[in-house]
Amino acid sequence: MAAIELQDVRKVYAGNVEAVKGVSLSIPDGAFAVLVGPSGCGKSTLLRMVAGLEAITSGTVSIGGRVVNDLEPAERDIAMVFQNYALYPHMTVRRNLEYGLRNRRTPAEEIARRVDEAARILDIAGLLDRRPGQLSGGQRQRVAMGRAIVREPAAFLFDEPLSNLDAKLRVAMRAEIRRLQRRLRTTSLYVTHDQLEAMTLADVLVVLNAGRIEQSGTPMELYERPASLFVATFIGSPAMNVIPHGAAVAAGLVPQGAPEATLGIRPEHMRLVEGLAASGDEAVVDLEVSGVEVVGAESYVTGRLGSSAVEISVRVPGHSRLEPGTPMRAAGGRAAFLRFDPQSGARISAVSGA
Ligand SMILES: Nc1ncnc2c1ncn2[C@@H]1O[C@H](COP(=O)(O)OP(=O)(O)OP(=O)(O)O)[C@@H](O)[C@H]1O
Repeated sequence: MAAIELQDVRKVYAGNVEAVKGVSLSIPDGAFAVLVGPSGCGKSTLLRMVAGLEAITSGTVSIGGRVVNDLEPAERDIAMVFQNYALYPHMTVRRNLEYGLRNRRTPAEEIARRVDEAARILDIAGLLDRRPGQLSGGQRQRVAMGRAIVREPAAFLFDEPLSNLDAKLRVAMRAEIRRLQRRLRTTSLYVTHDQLEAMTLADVLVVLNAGRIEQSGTPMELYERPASLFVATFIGSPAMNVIPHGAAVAAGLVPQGAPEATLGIRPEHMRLVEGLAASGDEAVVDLEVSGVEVVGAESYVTGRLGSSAVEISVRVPGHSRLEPGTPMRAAGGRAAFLRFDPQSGARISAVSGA
C-alpha cells in the first residue's frame, strides 16, 4: 500500500492548452480519493499523469514515497479500471484475469491463488470460462475490477468506471467498489463527473475547476462548508439556491446598502409557511410556483422570486400538489444562508456550527 502525493503538477498540451494548472494533493495510504468536476476541468488528464499514460509538464507525482514521473505505467505498481472495461474479447474471463500476471512471469500456483481469490471476492467464480461477450455490463465491470485486484497493486486508478452502466446497476456497483476498497485498503484515485457518485464513494473529495483544485476535504465538509459558490452549487442535488445581491435586496432578504454578497441556501434548509408563521430568526421570501418535482417521499417545489429570473427550490415532505402560478411563501433560517463574494465566488460568511 502507498500514499499518492502530487506536488504542483501541471500539464500543458501541444497548442498551449493548459489542462492542469498546478495541483497539489496528498492522498493518505489506504484512502479513497475522488476527483470530480465539470467536463474539461482536467480530471482525466490528472489521472492519466498519475498512471503514466500522459507526460507531466512540471511538478512531481509520487506513489509510496517514490517519484514516478519518469517511470513507465508498468513500473508504477498501479492498476487502472476504465469505463470501457478494456477486456480482451477473445479470451475467457480466467485468461483475462491471468493476463497481467502471466506477463510478469508470476508462478502458476500464485496466479491460480490470486485469480480464485479475486473471483470469490467478486462473485464471478461461475463465469471464469466465459468470454466477455457472454457477460452482462455489470459482470464485465466486475471482471475489470478483478483484473485490477489480482495485480495486488499499491494503488487503484479508476476512470469513470461506471458510466456505461444503467442507473440501477451503477448504484449497486458503486456500493460494491466501496465495500471492496474498504476491505482491501488499497489507496484509490477515482475520476467521475457525477457528484452523487463522488459524495458516496470518497474519503477525500477533490473538486476540480478549470485545471485547479477548488476545494478538497471530506464530502460533508464540502457540502456543509463549501469554500466557493462553485463548490456550493456543484455538490448537492438539487443544487443550492443562488440569489444575487440585487434580487436579495429587492425581495427584502437583505437591507438596502448592505455589503454586496451573493446568497446561497440549500432547498432542505427552506420550508413553506402560511401567512406570518415564520419564526423571528427566519428570513421569508414570496414566490410564485414555477414547477413541482415529486421524487417519491418528498417533493421539490420551485418558485420564481418576484419579477426576477431567480428561482428558488424548496424541499417539502410528501407529494406536493401546488399548481404553477400559485403564490407561495418560503422561510429559511438566517444562519442557513451562506454569503459569497460576487466577484471571486469565495465564501465570505462563517457557517454556524463550523
Ligand atoms: N491530447 C490533448 N491535446 C490537447 N488538449 C487536450 C488533450 N486532451 C485533453 N485536452 C484538453 O485539456 C482539458 C482537460 O481535458 P480532460 O480530458 O482532462 O478533462 P475532463 O475533466 O476529464 O473532462 P471529461 O469529464 O469531459 O472527460 C480540456 O480542455 C481538453 O480539451
